[in-house]
Amino acid sequence: MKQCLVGKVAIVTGASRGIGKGIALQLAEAGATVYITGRTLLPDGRGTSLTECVEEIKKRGGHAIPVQCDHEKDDEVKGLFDRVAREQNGRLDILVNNAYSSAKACIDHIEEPKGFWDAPLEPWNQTISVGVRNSYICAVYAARLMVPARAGLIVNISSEGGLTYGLNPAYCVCKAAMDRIASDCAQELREHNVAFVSLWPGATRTEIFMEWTENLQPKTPVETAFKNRFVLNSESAEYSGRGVVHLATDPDIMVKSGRILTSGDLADEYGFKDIDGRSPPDYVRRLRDRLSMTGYTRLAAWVPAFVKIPGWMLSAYYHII
Ligand SMILES: NC(=O)c1ccc[n+]([C@@H]2O[C@H](COP(=O)([O-])OP(=O)(O)OC[C@H]3O[C@@H](n4cnc5c(N)ncnc54)[C@H](O)[C@@H]3O)[C@@H](O)[C@H]2O)c1
Repeated sequence: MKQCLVGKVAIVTGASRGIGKGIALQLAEAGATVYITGRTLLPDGRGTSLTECVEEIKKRGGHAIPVQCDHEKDDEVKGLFDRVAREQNGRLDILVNNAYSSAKACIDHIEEPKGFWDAPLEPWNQTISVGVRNSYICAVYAARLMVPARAGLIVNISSEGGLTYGLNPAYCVCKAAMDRIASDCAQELREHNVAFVSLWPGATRTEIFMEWTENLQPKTPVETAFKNRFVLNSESAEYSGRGVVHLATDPDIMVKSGRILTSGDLADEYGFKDIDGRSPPDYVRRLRDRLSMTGYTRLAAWVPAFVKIPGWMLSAYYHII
């Protein structure tokens, strides 16, 4: 996929670390000009740095433009899209809505579970403000550039939390909204040939995730299975990025518009692997991986990797339970 995106313009929100950075690296490596956003340009004590991301992209021969933008501030978000329109003659090919606040609150919730009624309200506010409201606003500004061009791809980064309870209610409400924004906006964008999908990465080795799991010492088989699922079998932060590059070059992308896709779905369909050469499990959609994760390892060994759990079945399963 080298240089398949030369001449294309992309925005990745929240790209100073984690999955956003991984996606930016892959888009830039494929030749796109990538605008990357974050609250600060320089390291800010949260382990994030847009300038480091730019340097890494430069080393790989790519081109990134860092933009300081707090996605809780509407004027800064508008400024971002105005700048891209001005500098790129109105061109925008790809928007990745990745910025997400409150990952730390999710981890705190696992380490010290609390009922939502006892938890502070701030993580809810930030989750909805950055994760949902801002993503919708970015989609509005992106669509204003893409619709006249009759081309473009918007990707919302979401997760299985959109379908079932996990981590905390704010997280799941945010992910359900991200999925629904993609599906509903895709309806209105279809006749304009602009695609909008929701992408569910699997467990991913992001900085904050590794910091948390480093000290996990499993004491029971359940805890060991948890650690295996979430750490040993996790995806690199660039795996989803490979998927986005393939989506952006797919001539039949409109067939997928409005759908939820897992990183594993994309790897299976487009035939790519993670940057370390491995094929991470897809616990959501691959029946074999799901069986093995839930302890049915012998049965799992008999199931071919291509057998997928249909979306309607997953949806019915979670809603019945
Ligand atoms: N890590 C995983 O295992 C995993 C799995 C599935 C889905 N996801 C989803 O992927 C997305 C990214 O996750 P991550 O693990 O990389 O998290 P992260 O916290 O490392 O990254 C979030 C990014 O958003 C930025 N950000 C936060 N608030 C911002 C604001 N107000 N303005 C600008 N930027 C802001 C952060 O600086 C950071 O760069 C999230 O939506 C998450 O739910 C993560």
